[in-house]
Parts: sequence; C-alpha cells; structure tokens
Amino acid sequence: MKNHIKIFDTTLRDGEQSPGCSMNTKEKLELAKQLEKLGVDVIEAGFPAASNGDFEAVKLIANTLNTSTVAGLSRALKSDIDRTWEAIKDAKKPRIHTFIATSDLHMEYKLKKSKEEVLKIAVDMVSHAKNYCEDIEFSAEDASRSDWDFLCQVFESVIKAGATVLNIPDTVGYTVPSEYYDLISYVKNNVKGIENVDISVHCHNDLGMGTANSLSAIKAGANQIECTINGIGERAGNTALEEVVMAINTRKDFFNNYTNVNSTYLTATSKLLTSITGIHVQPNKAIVGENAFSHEAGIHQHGVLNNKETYEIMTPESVGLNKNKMVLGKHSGRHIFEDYLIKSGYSLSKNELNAAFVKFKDLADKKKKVYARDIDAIVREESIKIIDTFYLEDFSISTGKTSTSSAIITLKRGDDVVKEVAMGDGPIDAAYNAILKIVNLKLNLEDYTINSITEGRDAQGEAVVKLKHNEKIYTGRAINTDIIASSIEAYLNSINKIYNDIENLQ
Ligand SMILES: CC(=O)SCCNC(=O)CCNC(=O)[C@H](O)C(C)(C)COP(=O)(O)OP(=O)(O)OC[C@H]1O[C@@H](n2cnc3c(N)ncnc32)[C@H](O)[C@@H]1OP(=O)(O)O
Ligand SMILES: CC(C)C(=O)C(=O)O
Ligand SMILES: [Mg+2]
Repeated sequence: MKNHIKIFDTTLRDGEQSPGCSMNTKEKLELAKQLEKLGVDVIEAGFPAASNGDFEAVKLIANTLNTSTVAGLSRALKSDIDRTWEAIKDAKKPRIHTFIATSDLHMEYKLKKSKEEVLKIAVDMVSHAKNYCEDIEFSAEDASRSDWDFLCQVFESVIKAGATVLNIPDTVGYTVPSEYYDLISYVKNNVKGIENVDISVHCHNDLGMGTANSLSAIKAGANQIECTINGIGERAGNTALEEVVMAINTRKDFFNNYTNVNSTYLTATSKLLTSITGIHVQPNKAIVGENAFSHEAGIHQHGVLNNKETYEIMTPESVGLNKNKMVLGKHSGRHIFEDYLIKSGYSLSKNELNAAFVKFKDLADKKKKVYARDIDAIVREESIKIIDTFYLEDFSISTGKTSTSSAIITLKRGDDVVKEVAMGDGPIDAAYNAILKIVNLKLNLEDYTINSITEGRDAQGEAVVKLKHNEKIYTGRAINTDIIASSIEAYLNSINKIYNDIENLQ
C-alpha cells in the first residue's frame, strides 16, 4: 500500500517572507489558483494579522479556492487567531495554523517565557482556535533545537486540546537527515494520540538540506511536507516543492509514497512565481533550473542520443518541459556535433565533418558560448556545398491592432528580382506567405522560435525556423536586431538549404 504524502505549500506565507518576494493581492490570488491546479493539498495563503493587505489577500483566496485547504498562520495569540479565522472562515476547507517556539533559546530570549508558560499558551490557543475550526495545525517553532521530551509534552497536550496536525519545524535549517529521522521517530513513539493526527515537517535550507531532511522525515513516518515553489522562503529558503514531489515520484521504489501534485505543471508554476517576484531561479536548480535537462558533455550527449535514461532520471515532459537541451560547447563530442548538423539540414562528407569538428572544438576553447551561427559559419567554410539561391533584397510590412497584416517581399535569385505581396495572421505569417509565392515549394512550418541572445533595447533576436520538405526537416537561423528581419532571413536560410539539397540531387 502506498502512502499519501500531503503537500502543504507555503510559498504565499514563508515564501513571501524572502526579501524581495512580497506579492500584492492580485498576484497572490493568481499564484494560489495555479497552486490549486498543481494539486497541492494545503495552501498557506498568508499571515492575516501581519497587515490589512495580507488579511484581504488571504480572505480573497479563501473565498475563491475550491479543492485545496486554505490555511492562515497566527501567533499563539487570541487576536492573531481571531483575525485569521475572520479571513478564512468562508473557505471550503479552512485551517487555522498557530505556532509558538519550544526551544530554550527562543523561549528565554525571544518570548521571555518559561516552559510551563509556553505549554499553557500552546494548549489555550489551540483550544481557542478549535472553537472556530475543526482543522487546527500546531507548530513548535525551532522544534529541531528543542528539548525532545518537552516537545513531546507540548505535542501530547495540544492533541488533547484539538490539534489535528502537528508540525515539527527545522526553523533555522540546523538539523541533518539522520538526526531529523530520529527526532520524527522519537515524537511518533512518545506522543500519545499521535496516530490520530497528521505529522508535518517544515524545513529550511540554511545548510542546503531542506529537501534531504524532509525526505528523511517521511521515511520516519511524517505524512505532510511543508514547502515552497522554487524553494523561496526565509534566509536560504524552504524545502523546494518541486524537489520533494519529483523525488517521491522518481524514487517510488524507495519511498513507496505518492502526492496529489500533477508534476506536469511544475515548470509553469515555477515560471509564474519568477514572473511575479522577478527573482530568477539559479540555472543549476534541481527540476526547474534552466540546466536541469541540458547536456553539454560529449560522453553524456552520446549516451542520451542512444538512450535518454543513461543521464536523465526523469523525463523533461514529466515536469512540463517540451524536451531536453543539447548544448554544443567545448565538452561536446563528434556524435552530438554530427547529430546537430543532420538536424540542421547539412549533409557533409566524413572529411568535411572531421575538419568542421576540429574547428568547432578550437572555437569552443576560445568562446564561452558557441552559437548556432558560429557552427553555421564553420560548416559553410568547410562545405562550399551550401550556396544561397535566394537573397533578401527588401521587405516592407504593414500591421496594426485592427488591420490585417500584409507584407511585400523582394527576393533576388541570380540576376532576377522577384516581388510578391501577401496577407497573413500577423507580420511574420504575411512575410512567409509572400516568400512561399516566390519559392514555389510545398513546405510545412514545423517550428518557429525567436529568442533574444543579447540584452537591452537593442538586443539581437535569433530566429530559428524548422521547415519540413519531403519528410526532411531543414533548420534555418538568422540574427538581427530587427526581429521581423531575423524571422524572414531564418525562413530563407531554411529554404536555401532545401534548394541546396534539390540541386545536389540533380
Ligand atoms: C518562523 C516563522 O516564520 S514565524 C512567522 C514569521 N513571520 C512574520 O513575522 C511575518 C508577519 N509578522 C508581522 O507582521 C509582525 O511581526 C506582527 C504583526 C506579527 C507582530 O508585530 P509587532 O507586534 O510589531 O511585534 P514584533 O514583530 O516586533 O515582535 C514580535 C512579538 O510577538 C511575540 N511572539 C513571537 N512569536 C510568537 C508566538 N508564536 N506566539 C505569541 N507571541 C509571539 C514576540 O515575543 C514579540 O512580542 P512583544 O511585542 O510582546 O515583545
Ligand atoms: C511558522 C513556522 C512553521 C515556520 O515557518 C518555521 O518554523 O520555520
Ligand atoms: Mg519557516
């Protein structure tokens, strides 16, 4: 029997506590809806007593969501709990989450209270919250640095007072996996009534062990993980949701657990958070980093070309990405280089390929990034076979919000100059339709992308166009600060490769 691990997302509360991650009501609601779509069990929407703005955001989220439980955080203080209930009372599934610190350090210096006082406050406030709501989570802040027996005493008492979820936070990211495993096991074995409540863990990343500690805790019997998208949160952040979900999915053999999260929405959710906060994910971040499914090393690329499982433990599709990325660089080998050239529509002899590969390696030694245009230049040098049939002489585009786009394209073929006009769904489509009238080919546009490869208002846009002709894919590329020009040139580049093949066959 597999066990359900509940995912408690606190991006909107602990995540929002990261410097620079404050969100307004509209942004919080948008993210909350995405988290519900992602399938998280509990969304901690905020700390209603923190500000009127947070109160309104939590209330709006509570009134909008349908399937996820909506939790609001409160100190162990009547006024905080009252304010939280006011915000979440209309939720389909409301939860009051209240907390108080149990470590000697926090009790002495922060709360200035004795153990007995803290125990009483915890019980009284859980009882107070229970008057409002059935679902009550109690967190013992700084649990991992607390006296274990005192912690058990507090937990046993709050269960009697009505707590339905016990959270054992590693508030300052201090613990390590085996110690945390022992702590969860100790609590499980020494708290009466614990079998009737959920055991939750909430880890921070100060030593980079948030995910490892959370996973170790579920091995010890925890059944709720508190986490955030992209791992944002206080200081070095919280356990990253995408990491625990994919670890549980990927290592079913080890954990024998499942979550309700639809992992194919992970990338979209991560990107939504980045677009709201403006805080980018590091490229080597597990699951959602730009390099998480990229390969640059030749030995790896060769393995992946033969069987992706050689170097990919999960598929890019399973996290909502289209495909992996093969980066051509100084560590790449002949197999991937040849594969790239074939997919780009080049047909080189063995000797040409070898010579181009040597030049590519020399260039990669000098440049940090080798772009497609660099490889095009190398290949063109090596293979005089690719001769442009068509040159772009001129273009003129007319487009607007309410008018249909039209394009006039002038191409040169040898000494002939041909001009055509066409309409289209947008300027690029109009331009491509005009070119098609001139080149007289039956083509299928398989893919079109435009990316900026430099920064600023004068950024260079690289257009990549994949055309299918007679079952073969031809990739055209072009770079220009004018993205319409680069789009037209990339299309022509692809067409010239097709013509090149046609002429070679004759
Ligand atoms: C580990 C965590 O992430 S805990 C959550 C942390 N999140 C936040 O703090 C964000 C929201 N916080 C806030 O907006 C503000 O801190 C507020 C509104 C909650 C309180 O603001 P203020 O009243 O100005 O107090 P301030 O933040 O300076 O100090 C905290 C007070 O709460 C007390 N306190 C701290 N934790 C708790 C608790 N769990 N239960 C009861 N009281 C607590 C402190 O002892 C201190 O009390 P004092 O004012 O009597 O000395
Ligand atoms: C409020 C609690 C759960 C918390 O964020 C922590 O202890 O880190
Ligand atoms: Mg926290």
